[in-house]
Amino acid sequence: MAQYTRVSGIVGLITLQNPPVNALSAAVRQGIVDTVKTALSDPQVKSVVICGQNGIFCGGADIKEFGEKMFGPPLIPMMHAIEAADKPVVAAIEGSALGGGLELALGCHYRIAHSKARLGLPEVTLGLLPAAGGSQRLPRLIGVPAALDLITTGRHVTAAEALQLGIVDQVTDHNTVDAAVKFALTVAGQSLDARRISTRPCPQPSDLDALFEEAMQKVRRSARGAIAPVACVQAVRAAATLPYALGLEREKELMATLFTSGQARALQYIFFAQRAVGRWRMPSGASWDTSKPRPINKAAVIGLGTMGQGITVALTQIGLSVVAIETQEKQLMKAKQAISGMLERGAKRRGVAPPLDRVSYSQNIQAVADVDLVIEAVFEDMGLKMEVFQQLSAVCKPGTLLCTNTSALDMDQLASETPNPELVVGMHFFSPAHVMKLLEVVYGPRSSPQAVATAMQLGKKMGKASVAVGNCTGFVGNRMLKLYTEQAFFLLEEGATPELVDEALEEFGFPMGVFRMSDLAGLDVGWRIRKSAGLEEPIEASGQSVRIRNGCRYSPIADLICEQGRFGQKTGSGWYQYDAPGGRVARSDPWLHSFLAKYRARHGLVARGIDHQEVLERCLYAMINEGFRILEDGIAAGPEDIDVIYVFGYGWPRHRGGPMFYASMVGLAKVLERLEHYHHAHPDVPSLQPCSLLKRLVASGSPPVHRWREVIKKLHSQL
Ligand SMILES: CCCCCCCCCCCCC/C=C/C(=O)SCCNC(=O)CCNC(=O)[C@H](O)C(C)(C)COP(=O)(O)OP(=O)(O)OC[C@H]1O[C@@H](n2cnc3c(N)ncnc32)[C@H](O)[C@@H]1OP(=O)(O)O
Repeated sequence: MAQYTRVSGIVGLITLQNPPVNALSAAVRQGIVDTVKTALSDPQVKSVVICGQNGIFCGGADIKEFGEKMFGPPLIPMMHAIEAADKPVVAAIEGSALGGGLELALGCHYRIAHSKARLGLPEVTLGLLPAAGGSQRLPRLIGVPAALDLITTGRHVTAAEALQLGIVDQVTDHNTVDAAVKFALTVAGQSLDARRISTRPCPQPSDLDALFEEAMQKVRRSARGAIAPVACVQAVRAAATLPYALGLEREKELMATLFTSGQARALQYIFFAQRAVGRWRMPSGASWDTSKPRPINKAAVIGLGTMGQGITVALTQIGLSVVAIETQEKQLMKAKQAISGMLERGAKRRGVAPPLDRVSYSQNIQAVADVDLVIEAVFEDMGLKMEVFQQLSAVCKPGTLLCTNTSALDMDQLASETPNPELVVGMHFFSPAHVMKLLEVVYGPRSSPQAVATAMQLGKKMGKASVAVGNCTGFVGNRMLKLYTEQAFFLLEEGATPELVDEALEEFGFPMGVFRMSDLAGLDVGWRIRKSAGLEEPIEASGQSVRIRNGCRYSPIADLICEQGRFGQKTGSGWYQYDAPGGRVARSDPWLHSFLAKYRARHGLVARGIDHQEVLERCLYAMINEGFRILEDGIAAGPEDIDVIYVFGYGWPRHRGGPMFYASMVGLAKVLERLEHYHHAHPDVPSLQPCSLLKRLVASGSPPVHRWREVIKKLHSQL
């Protein structure tokens, strides 16, 4: 709703009231319509100020209403009534003015922002466009290039940038509503002709066609397959080429195609999923709202390889003092240089001084004696990690949280090396750790809720989507990834090429296919893990096929590639060839094709035609099936956890909402049928055998993804 009061005798003050972000729900829209009418019809009132309660102007349209039949006054006539008013209307922007919130402000005649406010049109990130006139007003106000940038990326700008761009008229460090009321008093009675943005002509750039062509190419490159950024470019083009009323019609038409699209549903699902994972719950019942995190002022990072360096930077950037430990002097010096460089570049981007003095370096583990939390990031070797944990237990002050940055090892085994296993959790960062937006917080049966709460809070402070998951091999992300890559290897055996597989996955929306991605990450990493799991032992000599391990189908192709010293980009060849070691441009490799042909001949395999659909079904459904097993095992609490992990850490296309949401969009019955089909064709591949949770969901009528938890709960209560 909206509250109306009169201040300073002649200013009507309208306050939006819809906590927590004053979203434009039906009640708020009705409130605005009513209060604007009251203000305009009050002869005492000479000007009007619109603000939001609790320090936030408005977070935009109410996203929760999008999935339902919409009631209440529509936004566009509401904005027009404000813009057409014969009394000046001033928006007082504190906190955020986003989406419909900024569009409301653009309908006002003046905008005053607090210096800490953020403004933007993030509709594109929800699969939409600014369809309350925003795509038509913003280009008229700030010009086509700047409007294209803001509308197609959805980025938020600071008040200072908004002032520079001409979005706001004034920025204040003081009380924004007071400043807006003062401003409203000064403009009362002045002509508003030049202040109605919709009546202004759109500034015309010199080469309109080239500008829009370039913008279109850019959005198609950066958001492969996403339809909203394309519609945003089209809407801005309408602003630049059509009169306002016709542009508005075009905006409406484009919005109609987006509004009910699967992509909009997926993106809005991810918006809420990202927030839902913060409300974590452990199987013991402990949860985010009952577990208090411990204060962390000083942390340590042990092991300064690439991961340790990134973690040190991420911790330092949130204001912690960090002790960075590396036993090898040469590596310590190298790491110090790299960390300082990253901190300097980060500080330059933010226009602040680099916090170099917050990091201290040491070769001696005793230096961690007074820290509140340690993150171990040594080489992925259980023996070594155990040794480090034993040393930490002896050195650290009582109560220090011990975190391991393992990507797959058993964190509970590590916890058992310490006298206080309740203080141990996994913090699985993704490389580069100061850039990547995902953190898996892994708890074991003995991890305390407080340790989990502390790691989750630290992740949030570092700006990461943090997801609490149970302990198992590979946790959630890598456990599912293993089956995705396994299918890709099987497809090579059956006749596919890395190019074909990658093409199918990239067309689906992944930034890189599985083979291109493996070349980038380094093939030796997985090889080492497979060797330590004993899966790479050549047992052909004993008469058993190298293509069988533990009674199941196994593809040794990746191991054979590694035996050739082909570790990907770093060695100049892997699944593709590169110009030189460290090269980035993947080229098709005749050696690899001939290797595949010889491999198939040696094992009596006949190459068959494989199409993109089979690649997608085999790779994605195998991974999704494992996702259901993870839910069944209680490793992830709900489908949102898995989806957030995949969107934020594994390049799953955001507009497809994550693997579990995707399965619900495809239809669970179809996923089940295709898995049954492929399992029938490949009975020696257990990962293709549909898991019981999937069957149960289908049997209970394939409920929508937000209702899966009920079925999972029932399943767990029956176990
Ligand atoms: C048949 C076809 C017909 C077609 C015609 C269709 C007609 C429809 C026309 C509609 C025209 C619409 C044009 C406008 C569209 C929009 O405005 S879309 C929304 C754009 N806004 C955003 O994307 C902002 C989203 N919010 C945020 O970025 C942040 O929440 C914040 C505002 C910056 C605050 O951040 P923070 O303080 O960190 O809090 P959070 O934890 O993020 O949020 C707190 C809770 O508030 C919920 N929430 C936030 N924003 C919204 C929102 N806009 N609507 C509903 N709910 C919102 C958020 O989910 C949190 O709640 P919980 O999930 O319960 O934790």
